[in-house]
Amino acid sequence: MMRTYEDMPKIKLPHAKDIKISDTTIRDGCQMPGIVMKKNHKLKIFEYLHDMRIEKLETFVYNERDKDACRAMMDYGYEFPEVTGWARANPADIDEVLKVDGIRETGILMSVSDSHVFDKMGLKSYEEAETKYLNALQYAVDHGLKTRCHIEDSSRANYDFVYPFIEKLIEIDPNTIIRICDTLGYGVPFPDAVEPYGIPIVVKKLKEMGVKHIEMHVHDDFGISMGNTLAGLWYGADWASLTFLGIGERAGNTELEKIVAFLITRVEGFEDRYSLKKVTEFAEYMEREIGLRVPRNKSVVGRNIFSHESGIHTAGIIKNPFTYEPFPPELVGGKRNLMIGDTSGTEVIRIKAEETLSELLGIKAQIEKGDIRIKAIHKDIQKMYDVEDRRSCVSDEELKDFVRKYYVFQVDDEEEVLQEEYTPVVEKNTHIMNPERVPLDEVPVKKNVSSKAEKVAPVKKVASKKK
Ligand SMILES: CC(=O)SCCNC(=O)CCNC(=O)[C@H](O)C(C)(C)COP(=O)(O)OP(=O)(O)OC[C@H]1O[C@@H](n2cnc3c(N)ncnc32)[C@H](O)[C@@H]1OP(=O)(O)O
Ligand SMILES: O=C(O)CCC(=O)C(=O)O
Repeated sequence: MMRTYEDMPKIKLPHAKDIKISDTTIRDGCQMPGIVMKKNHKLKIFEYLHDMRIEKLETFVYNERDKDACRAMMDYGYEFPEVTGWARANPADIDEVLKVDGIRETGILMSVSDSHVFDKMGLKSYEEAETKYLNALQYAVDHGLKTRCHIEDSSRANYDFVYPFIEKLIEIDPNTIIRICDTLGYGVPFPDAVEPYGIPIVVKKLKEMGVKHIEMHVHDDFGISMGNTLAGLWYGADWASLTFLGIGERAGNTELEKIVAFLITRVEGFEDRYSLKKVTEFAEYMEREIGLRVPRNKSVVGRNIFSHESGIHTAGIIKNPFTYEPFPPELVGGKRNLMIGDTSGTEVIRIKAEETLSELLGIKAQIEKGDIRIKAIHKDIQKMYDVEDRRSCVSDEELKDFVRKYYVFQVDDEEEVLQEEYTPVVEKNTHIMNPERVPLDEVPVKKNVSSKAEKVAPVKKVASKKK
């Protein structure tokens, strides 16, 4: 049986225990036009990453603002995320990293595609590029830094150049991390796709060459960055470079929260490695303080991902949330939300009306699934969507009005108010304004209602009242 999250078989990711995460929200994320992170923002993000138990992050150190934030992060004294630097392939950039006490590792940008080597950098040959990059790596190693070689635009590069070049990199630093940069998102996750695009084949070949550490840094220009990152991890990469909410250049990077959610819910051995408890709060922080807009249907953190409206879904969710939720909301600090809208059926109306009635009466009310008043409310709601240009769901206030209309009566000592069981009494105004909305054929309505004393009471089993 597969009826709970625990019942689901986990994916056995080869080398799962070696996989680690390197965050680049503060580096690549900051490159996104319109994003400006002040020191306090970077520190807050650092804290959230710590809460998530992310192993590493990278940051620029080009100016005093960056350096200051970097030092402040290290002042927390946290074991993780380790704060690492970023440099272009030249000694001057590496010197900037070395100026920040406490940084023990740096990434080095090594651009390898033809347009990058010959156009962007104006170099004359692959050999010239290779020499520049090998020298930069040697310089970092000589100065005691751990290194990452960022093989920029490698999914659009000539592998007759790239593979022999990487061989030379690992000769200089056998422990260096080779970061495969799918800079324009050209990579594909298909097992038989060849270089430069085929992520599985490139990763497998690097492993065969003796590369110890491989990192995936994937952009989302074609919307398949998740697939490419996971393909890299599946075939032997041990690091994933990610940004929170996928912020970054153009279409952004692979989302940190998506990879973490995938690993901890779907992959064997990751249950307690990372935490997503504060990730919803983190997303709200980014919206509020950094000015991002998180789409409501965004995986893991979108405000709609545990909101359910349609009849079949809500009826399933009410019985067992596993039917239509990929993981429990608590996992990400989220909240389930049952909504009533144009695609809702009666079960969600029943359950919400029950809650509303309980709240109105201050007791635990119960409404049966077949209750004709629920059908009446459903009909009223359908009419609302028939005749009005309405997009929003039914609000709590509107539902309260419906519940009052069908379940609550007004007491008037001078008049006969109720005559029979289940007789709803509509408030005067509602009745006058919407006579056709009261399903007179199905639900008997007492017309002669005074608007005097207003009290609420359940109509179930209410005795006749005499003058
Ligand atoms: C794909 C990526 O995300 S790469 C990271 C992109 N991020 C950033 O650029 C943000 C940080 N950048 C900066 O602060 C600045 O660009 C700096 C400090 C790095 C350099 O500033 P400037 O010296 O004014 O150079 P500018 O920004 O105009 O141009 C970039 C330079 O980097 C060089 N460059 C590009 N790739 C590399 C590389 N792999 N190794 C060495 N130099 C490189 C370019 O050739 C260009 O130099 P050139 O004009 O002499 O040809
Ligand atoms: O530092 C890197 O990861 C390389 C530059 C980059 O961000 C990329 O290739 O997308």
